[in-house]
Amino acid sequence: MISIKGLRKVYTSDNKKLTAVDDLTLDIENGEIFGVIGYSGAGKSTFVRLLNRLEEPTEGNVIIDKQEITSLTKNELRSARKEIGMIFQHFNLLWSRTVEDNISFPLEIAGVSKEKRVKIVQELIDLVGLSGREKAYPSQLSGGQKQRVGIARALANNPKVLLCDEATSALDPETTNAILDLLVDINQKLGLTVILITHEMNVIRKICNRVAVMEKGKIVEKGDVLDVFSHPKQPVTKKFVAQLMDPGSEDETEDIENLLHNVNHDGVLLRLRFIGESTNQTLISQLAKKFPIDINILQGKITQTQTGGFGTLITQFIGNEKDISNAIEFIHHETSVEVEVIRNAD
Ligand SMILES: Nc1ncnc2c1ncn2[C@@H]1O[C@H](COP(=O)(O)OP(=O)(O)OP(=O)(O)O)[C@@H](O)[C@H]1O
Repeated sequence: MISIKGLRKVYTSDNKKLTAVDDLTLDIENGEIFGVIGYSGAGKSTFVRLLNRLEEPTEGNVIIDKQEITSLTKNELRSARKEIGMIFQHFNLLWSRTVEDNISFPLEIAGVSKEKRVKIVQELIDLVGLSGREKAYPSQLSGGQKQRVGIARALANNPKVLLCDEATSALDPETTNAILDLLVDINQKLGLTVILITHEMNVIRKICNRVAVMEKGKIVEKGDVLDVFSHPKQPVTKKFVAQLMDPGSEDETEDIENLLHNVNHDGVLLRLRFIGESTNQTLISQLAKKFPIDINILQGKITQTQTGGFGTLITQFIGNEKDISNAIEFIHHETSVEVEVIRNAD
């Protein structure tokens, strides 16, 4: 387990103090894919760099598998870092070395014999899907291939933890998906703990088990991805969810105002909130069969996470008052869908 307690980083520049990470406390389980999401300046990069002491903390402790990273001497830290691989947004490859020599580099530093290095490098090249590109230089590779080299290099010393600092932010959506699939594959095959920081909701949604939302150096919300994003509490979390549900708009209130303005005043406007298993229910067709009402779907999106789907539909139920009220009662009592009346019939 990774245990982070009271972690703080204060930068001083031009005689001004800036607290980039502020009293951060967090436990991360072995083998999980843990995401940290936040907007630019939230302190994510600083946080992840404190874990392997690429940045020295001002205060607090980081304990990885019972070893207190924050109290190690420089020599001890060098050896402990073998257990903590890291990948970066801009890959940080050595441009004058080939793919295989980049991957071999940390093994050379660790004093691994040539024979062993060749074997490990070939295994890693196969694992990350770069067979045939062993002799290529980074400049001859696509962004996705460069990140594959970065991942193989980070895995060379057989770490227990992989830190990912905006690892897909420089990649297009398709390549991002391929790299995320690779991270899941590695997490499962090697039982590696993955900690990734990102500003992209899609990254969290696709591969993370748990998430922490960061703002102004603090974790403002954390938990299972589905729980956190199906019931966001903090404004920043709500903004991220809105981004995922409707990438064109981050302001649901404004959307609903527009809907209320534009939709005719027949019937009742309802927000149906689907979470987890409820996303599999055939709710709309059941309602249409059971009650003599018309259902108009005005807006909506359901999205999937590692532990289930969530989303909302804004609907208009048209019919007589009693039938609509019975349909709402049915949703309340017979299903796990949450229902909220946005506007009653005039
Ligand atoms: N070496 C440094 N010296 C002074 N201030 C710094 C340093 N590194 C980061 N900061 C400041 O700390 C705050 C957090 O930065 P950090 O890079 O950790 O945020 P972030 O969430 O990763 O954002 P981004 O994705 O834009 O990098 C910012 O206000 C930044 O200007």
